[in-house]
Amino acid sequence: MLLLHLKLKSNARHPSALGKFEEIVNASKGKKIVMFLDYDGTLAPIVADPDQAFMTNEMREAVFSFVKLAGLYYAGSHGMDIEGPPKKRKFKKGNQAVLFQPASEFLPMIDEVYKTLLEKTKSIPGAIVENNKFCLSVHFRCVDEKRWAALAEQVRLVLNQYPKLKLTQGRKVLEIRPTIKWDKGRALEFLLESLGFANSKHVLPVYIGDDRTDEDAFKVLRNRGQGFGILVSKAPKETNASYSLQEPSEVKEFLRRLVEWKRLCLRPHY
Ligand SMILES: O=P(O)(O)OC[C@H]1O[C@H](O[C@H]2O[C@H](CO)[C@@H](O)[C@H](O)[C@H]2O)[C@H](O)[C@@H](O)[C@@H]1O
Repeated sequence: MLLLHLKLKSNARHPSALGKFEEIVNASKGKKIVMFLDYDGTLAPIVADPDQAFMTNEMREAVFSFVKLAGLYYAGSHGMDIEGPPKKRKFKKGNQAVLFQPASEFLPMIDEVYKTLLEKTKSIPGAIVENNKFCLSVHFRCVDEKRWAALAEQVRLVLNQYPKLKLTQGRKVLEIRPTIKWDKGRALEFLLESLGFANSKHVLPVYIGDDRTDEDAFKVLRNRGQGFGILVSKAPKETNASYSLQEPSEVKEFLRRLVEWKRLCLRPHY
């Protein structure tokens, strides 16, 4: 009963982006929609093996139909690894141009911690250590729940030696990253500035994400009063997003509907 009540309350505050589709497209009339998309849990369903987290072909098509810029902008490692389309002639085809990497000085330290964590966690069945370049992820989705505390303790012991790195938690994952003032919100602002969209009344930024780290980006949009965030979650949560979608299949449906709506708007009316 309490759960149902919470769910109703949360849905009222963060209604479904599909249910409120008309409201969203009305807000975007005469504006260019600029879409920022998280990957795991947003475009690709959550799976046990992080190396097997792929988008479906339908999702890939839906995302592709959005790419109207010179190419795709990519911000990995919680926004600490920002790359954009290659500049003409300067880079070979297929190579991305590095736009901003605020934590590059941490690379040797992160590599060192990666090797130590591989060694220290190898005796815990199911633990996976992923090197995301500027951030390390220690996955415990496949670890027996009884050993979660032991794994977290191992990670904490290693990190005690590295005060310049901090530990946060995501969806069944411990994340290790530099203690710099940079997050997905700052990366979003950086991209809006770099693309010349920051103060434009003709641009509607939309950010879709599922995890705690995406809250920084939702907050930025809310504080700027420009665009809005969409949280991907089945469960009610405290969030700075304005709307919600339940799972990646709903994200795909939402993207498809937006593209279709734009196509109909641009169609000549006789
Ligand atoms: O904050 P993000 O940028 O979304 O990154 C968070 C982590 O996402 C990925 O892990 C999650 O998805 C995996 C594949 O579905 C799943 O196995 C895991 O349990 C989830 O936490 C990514 O693999 C991690 O490196 C990121 O830290």
